Amino acid sequence: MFVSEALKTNSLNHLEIGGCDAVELVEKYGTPLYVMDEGLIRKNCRIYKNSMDKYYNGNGMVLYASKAFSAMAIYKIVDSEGLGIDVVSGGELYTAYKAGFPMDKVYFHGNNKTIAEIELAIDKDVRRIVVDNLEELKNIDRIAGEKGKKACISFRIKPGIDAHTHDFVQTGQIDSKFGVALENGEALDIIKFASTLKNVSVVGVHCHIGSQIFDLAPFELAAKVMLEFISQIKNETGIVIEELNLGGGFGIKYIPAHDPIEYDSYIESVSKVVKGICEDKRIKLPFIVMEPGRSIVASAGITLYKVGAVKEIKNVRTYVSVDGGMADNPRYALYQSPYDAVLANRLNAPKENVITIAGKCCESGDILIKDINFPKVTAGDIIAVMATGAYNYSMSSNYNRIPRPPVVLVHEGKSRLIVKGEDYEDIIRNDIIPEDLG
Ligand SMILES: Cc1ncc(COP(=O)(O)O)c(C=O)c1O
Ligand SMILES: N[C@@H](CCCC[NH3+])C(=O)O
Repeated sequence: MFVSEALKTNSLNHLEIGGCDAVELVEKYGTPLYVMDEGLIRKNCRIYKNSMDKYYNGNGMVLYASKAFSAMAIYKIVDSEGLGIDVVSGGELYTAYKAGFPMDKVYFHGNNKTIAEIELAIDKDVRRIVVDNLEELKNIDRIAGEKGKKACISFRIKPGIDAHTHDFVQTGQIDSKFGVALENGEALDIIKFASTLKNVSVVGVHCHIGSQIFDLAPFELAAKVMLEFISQIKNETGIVIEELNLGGGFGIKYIPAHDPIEYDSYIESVSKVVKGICEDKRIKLPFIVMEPGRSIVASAGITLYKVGAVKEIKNVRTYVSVDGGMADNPRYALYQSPYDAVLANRLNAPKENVITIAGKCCESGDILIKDINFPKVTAGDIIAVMATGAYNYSMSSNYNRIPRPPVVLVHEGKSRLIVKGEDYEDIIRNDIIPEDLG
C-alpha cells in the first residue's frame, strides 16, 4: 500500500512512521511537518557500507551526498554509521563541522566555489576538494600555499554519458555546467597542469552522471569510461590516479510504478566492472567512492499537511489545497516529479475520486500531486505525501514569506525535533528598514 517501507497502518487506521502515529505527531508539532524515520536512514547507510565491504573488500568509501537533506542531526547519524559525506557549499560544510563530523571524511564539491569556501575547506582540512575548473584549481593552489598546506584534490569529469533522466538532473553530458570534458583533451590538460603545482596533490577523478536513475548500465559505462581515462593519464603522463569517485544518482520509489534496483547492486556491479577492467589493463585497483544522497533519505521522509479549501470544478478537476506546497517541496514545480500520498487520519477510506493536491503559494504551478486517486476529504483531514526525505527540506524556501516547517526524527515510537520550525520573527529577522524610510 505504501511506496516506502518506513510506513505502516496502525489499529486506529492512522499512518504510522517510526512507531509514531502521524495524527499524534500533527497534534504535537502542527502542520506542515517533515517527519524522518531514523531506522530507515540507518538501514540505507548500512546497505551501502556493507556492500562496499562485501563487493570491494572495503577498499572504498560511501559518502552521503548531504545536499539531499542537510541538518546537524543527519551528519551525526551518518557519522555513526561510518559513512563520509559530500558537501557542496560552505553552508553544508559549516553545518557538518559544527555537528562534529570528521573533516577527514568530507569531500567538497561545487561548480563555482567562492574564495571564502575554498579557504574554509582548506582551513578545516577536508579530505578532498573536487575541482571543477581551471580558475578554481589556481585558487586552491594559491590559498593552500598561503596557508602552508597541500590540498588533496580530485577532478570532476564529464564522461559524456546520457543517463536517461530528467534534463534538469542530468549532469554527465557534455552540455553541462559541471566539470571538465574528456573531449579535446580538456580533462587531461587540467590534470597535467595540476601535477606541476606545488600546493595540490592529485589523488582522484570523479563523475556524477545524474539523479533518479533506475538502470545499472550508465554506471557501468561511467566506470569503464573513467578507468580508460585513468589508464590514459598513466600512459601519457605517468601520473597514477588512486581514487575513482562515481557519484550518486540511484533511483528511489516515489510512486508504485517506480521499480528501483536494490541499492547494493550498484556497488556490486560497479565493483565487478572495475575489477575486470583493472585486470585487463593491468592497472592498480583504485579506491572507489560512491555518493548516494536521495536513496539514503528520500523514502525515510514524509510530509504531513492539513487540508484547507476543497474546490470541485465540475467536469474539470478537484483541487484540494493544503497548508504547505512548493515552499516546502518545489520538486513538482521544478521537475514535474511524481509523488504518492495517503489520507493519514483515515487510511481505510475508499479512494472514491481523483483530486489534485495543491499548495498555498500564490502560483498556479504550486502543485504537490496532480490527479491522484484519493478518498473524499474535508478541511482538517491530514494528508501525508510520501518519500519526501530528499530535496524537500533542503530545497525549501520562504516564498510568499511562508515559514519553513519543523523536521522531526522518529524512531521506535519516539519523536525528537531536529530542526525547529520557523515563525514570523524568523521571517523578518534579517530585514532592515533604512533610517530614511522612516
Ligand atoms: C556530485 C554529486 N554527487 C552526488 C549527488 C547525489 O545524487 P543523488 O541524490 O541522486 O544520489 C549529486 C546530486 O545529484 C551530485 O551532484
Ligand atoms: N535536486 C534534485 C536533484 C539534483 C541533485 C544535485 N545534482 C532533485 O530534487 O531531484
